[in-house]
Amino acid sequence: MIERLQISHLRNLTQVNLQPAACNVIIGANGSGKTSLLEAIFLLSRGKSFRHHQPKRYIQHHQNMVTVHAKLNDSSTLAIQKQADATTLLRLNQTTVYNQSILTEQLPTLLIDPSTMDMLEQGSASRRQLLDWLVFHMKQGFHPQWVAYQRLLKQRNSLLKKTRHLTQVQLAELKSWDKGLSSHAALIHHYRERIFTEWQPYFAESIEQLLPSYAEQLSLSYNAGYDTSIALDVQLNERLEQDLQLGYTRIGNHRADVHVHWHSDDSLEMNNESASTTPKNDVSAKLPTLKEQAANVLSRGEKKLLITALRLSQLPLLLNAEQNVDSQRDGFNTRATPVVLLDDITAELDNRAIEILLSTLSQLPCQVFMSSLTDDIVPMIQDLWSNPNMFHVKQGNIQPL
Ligand SMILES: Nc1ncnc2c1ncn2[C@@H]1O[C@H](COP(=O)(O)OP(=O)(O)OP(=O)(O)O)[C@@H](O)[C@H]1O
Repeated sequence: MIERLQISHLRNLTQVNLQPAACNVIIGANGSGKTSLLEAIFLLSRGKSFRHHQPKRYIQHHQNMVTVHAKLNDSSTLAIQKQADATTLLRLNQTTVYNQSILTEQLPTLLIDPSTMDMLEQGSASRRQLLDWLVFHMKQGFHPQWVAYQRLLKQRNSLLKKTRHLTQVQLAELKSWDKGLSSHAALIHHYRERIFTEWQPYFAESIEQLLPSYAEQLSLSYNAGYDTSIALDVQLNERLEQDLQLGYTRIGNHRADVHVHWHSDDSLEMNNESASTTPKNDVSAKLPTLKEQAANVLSRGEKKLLITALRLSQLPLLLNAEQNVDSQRDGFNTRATPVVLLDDITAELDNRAIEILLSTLSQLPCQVFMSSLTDDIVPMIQDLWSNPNMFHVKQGNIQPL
């Protein structure tokens, strides 16, 4: 849990020095700096902003760098310094570290914000990241595999981009990369599939709470991004000509996806088996007639609830798993308290949903930072948490209420 937070030169936050509690509410008008505060915590954890990729966008105008520093309740300290050209300095306990994942492990952050509300309609990246957030924190072996896979994929794609006709030497090189990709791919899929299976009952429980009328009709499926019954290098070899024409690699873990399906009640009965064993890895599997992407059926408000359920269901899974597993044996990555960032929740969810979301969070051992335009949610917060911290932000100046 973050006990002290210091921010320098992030957007309109010139100097911030806070002592957060388990629950923190940041109230302020539009443009006051609420989201920037959440952005700072996210930046420290992930090394990037959830709003802009380029640091010069979030570094305060006329400044060279942004700095975020946190002291956690176990006395460890984390810091990030980011310059406009993206040069990054990371420190853990006053020692420079060279991998963002080291800070991510110490400070797992889960973000629920208006921009993630389009996740169902967007490309697969944000849904894949949703699953990978869990896999990263629950399976220590996952991240190195993913980094190695990405490195090989990048090399492969740059070769495919460069030429449409490979020389013998290039072909031999590509085949050796494909072998490497294939072995990383099998492990990445193994980790993802395991965590996906564990996640499903938690998701069902969240849907039961947030969208009870759909409890019987929504299900998740995981698509590995390639046919996992055949080694990836064999499939890459078969598709090489097409990949050369396209200039990139079309199949693999980087194309994995998580889908939310809606099925009508009768289709559930008729297709009970196929509904529960959704097209796991088969990229080309056809969905049954009475089953389709939930995004095509649900209203905008219902989609927001569904996305909230997807996110919210991850926390009890992570926290239960932390308590239950033998961390050495299971290679658990996270021992730290998750930090939940809720940006502008009252704008996205109705009162009933906010109440469910907040009461669920208040029962979990996590730290919450939430922003709100008004103080309407304060009574609810005071009912749920014993000593919440309320802050007011005005033109980048954050004061306790
Ligand atoms: N690089 C920058 N340097 C200085 N100020 C910036 C920079 N980028 C954005 N700002 C300003 O920072 C302010 C804070 O924005 P932020 O998005 O944090 O506000 P907010 O309180 O979350 O607002 P809203 O409720 O409208 O979402 C805005 O007024 C914006 O114009």
